[in-house]
Amino acid sequence: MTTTATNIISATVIDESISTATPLTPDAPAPTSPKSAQSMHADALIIGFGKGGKTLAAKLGAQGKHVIVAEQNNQMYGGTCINIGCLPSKSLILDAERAQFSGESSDPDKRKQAYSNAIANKRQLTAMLRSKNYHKLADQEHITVLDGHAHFLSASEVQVDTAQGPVVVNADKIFINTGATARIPDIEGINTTPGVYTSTGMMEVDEIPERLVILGAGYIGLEFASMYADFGSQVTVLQHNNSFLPNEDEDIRQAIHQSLEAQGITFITNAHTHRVSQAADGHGVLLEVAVDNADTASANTASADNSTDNTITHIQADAVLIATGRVPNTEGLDAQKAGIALTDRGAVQVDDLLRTTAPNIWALGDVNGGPQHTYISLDDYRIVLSQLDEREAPYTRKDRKNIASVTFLHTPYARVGLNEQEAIAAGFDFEVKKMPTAAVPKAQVMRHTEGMMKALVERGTHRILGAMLFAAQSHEVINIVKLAMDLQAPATQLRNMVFTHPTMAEALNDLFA
Ligand SMILES: Cc1cc2nc3c(=O)[nH]c(=O)nc-3n(C[C@H](O)[C@H](O)[C@H](O)COP(=O)(O)OP(=O)(O)OC[C@H]3O[C@@H](n4cnc5c(N)ncnc54)[C@H](O)[C@@H]3O)c2cc1C
Ligand SMILES: NC(=O)c1ccc[n+]([C@@H]2O[C@H](COP(=O)([O-])OP(=O)(O)OC[C@H]3O[C@@H](n4cnc5c(N)ncnc54)[C@H](O)[C@@H]3O)[C@@H](O)[C@H]2O)c1
Repeated sequence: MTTTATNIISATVIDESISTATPLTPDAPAPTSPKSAQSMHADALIIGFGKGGKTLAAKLGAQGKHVIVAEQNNQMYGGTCINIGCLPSKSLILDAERAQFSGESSDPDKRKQAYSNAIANKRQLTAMLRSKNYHKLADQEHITVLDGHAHFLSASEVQVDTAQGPVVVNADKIFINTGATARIPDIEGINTTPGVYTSTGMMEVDEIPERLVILGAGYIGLEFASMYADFGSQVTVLQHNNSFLPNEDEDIRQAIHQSLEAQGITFITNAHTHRVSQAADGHGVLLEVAVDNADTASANTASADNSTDNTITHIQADAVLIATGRVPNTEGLDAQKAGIALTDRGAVQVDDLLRTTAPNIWALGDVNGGPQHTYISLDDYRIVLSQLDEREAPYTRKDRKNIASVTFLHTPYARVGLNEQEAIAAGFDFEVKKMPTAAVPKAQVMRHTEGMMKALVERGTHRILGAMLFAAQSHEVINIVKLAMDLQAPATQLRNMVFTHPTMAEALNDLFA
């Protein structure tokens, strides 16, 4: 298999960056030189070009404040989401669904083509967004973008190591928005075997892996499993413990598991990968996996050689994706020089206003150890801005409520609020409402009838306690439920609401009936 991208060895070295082989678009910026010499002053220094930070930079710059944004990688303007996270992965997921729907995925030649087209589409999209993001800040009169790794010298001084030499920035206020990086488990050979990737490297591989093994059944693991299965790859997911979607109700968990298995994905739980190495026949990667549960080990794994009935299994794959969590980017930040405390898990320690333990320094987004979603980083921006605006009662993390989440599977799973097991534990008296997705006319029109919908409504008050939508378009529909919950609208509001037709949203009439 050929790649134009880094495998994990260099991906680790360049800190989750996309490949330097990825060309800049014609209008994308060349690396900038600092607009002044060795030392600069700023009203606000933002370290990292992530969602919360770039939104804050644009806001402060528009207010006439002098803002410096330091970004260590000129292929990451705009941050993780647009370059190596949400948007490239959702572009690929969409193209995979189209390939599956059109039947291209079933034909080896056509799926190769569909996949390499999808990678090209993704590159075009990210290059366009990167360039737009860069210009949105760099073209503002009061904003300077410095290309270089930033690290603290003191609580008010940060050194940015640019290609033209170090620049020391003295800033009145500093905002850390450095994101997170894939966590690489301690497995023999994992850093040196070609064909082992993080999500960043994986999305740069031009040729479809016919056999893909994924370590981790979390967000990235499941989204990529579903995507590659839609492209026609044989996918095996190795989860190191016995839990599959441990925070979900049993009926939802089963429905999702069955759906992913129906896509042809094999799950092996209690699977401890001991070693990865180059396969002896030169084709891909060989994984040595110890499986605690003999039943799961004997599952029908793609290219798995269950040579003995003991717990050691060898699996050969064209590519291995590591999706075992992401750790906050605090290494190399020299946070201690500024008196910034870190948590046990290496995140920047913050209070509900996102203030660090050092004065006038805040941390936004993945780096502060909160939930890792782009919309959380954006909401962190709102928390910080409410303090800079000097509102009497700033917006805090405690005010944040009813945060929805989505796993973008072939049939997306969206959830807001409590599930059944949590509502019982919290002592609520509630009614469970359920319906199959197939009952929704629009699902029939789309020929995407898989899944189920579930909601919890408090008896007496009709308060909506939560909703779990495993259905086409649920990533959109869930936001209506969230709004109703935020506004404390009773379930009857959704039951009686006049929706347009035919839409997936109108299912809420029936779900809350
Ligand atoms: C494959 C994948 C799919 C995802 N899908 C979704 C999704 O569908 N929906 C969703 O909501 N979330 C998704 N996420 C999570 C989401 O991308 C992140 O939560 C979000 O982008 C984090 O943004 P941030 O503001 O914390 O910082 P980031 O966007 O991560 O930006 C941090 C920036 O800081 C730079 N940096 C780091 N250290 C330094 C330093 N010392 N000096 C200078 N610069 C530095 C980095 O290069 C980077 O550009 C996904 C993540 C991945 C990996
Ligand atoms: N749709 C979205 O909002 C979205 C999509 C993708 C990523 N993300 C964000 O990115 C973050 C990182 O995603 P992720 O999937 O890497 O992390 P995750 O925390 O969601 O899942 C990691 C999984 O890997 C398992 N694991 C850990 N070590 C293992 C090992 N050695 N072998 C096998 N399994 C192992 C864990 O038990 C867990 O199930 C998530 O926290 C998520 O918030 C969000």
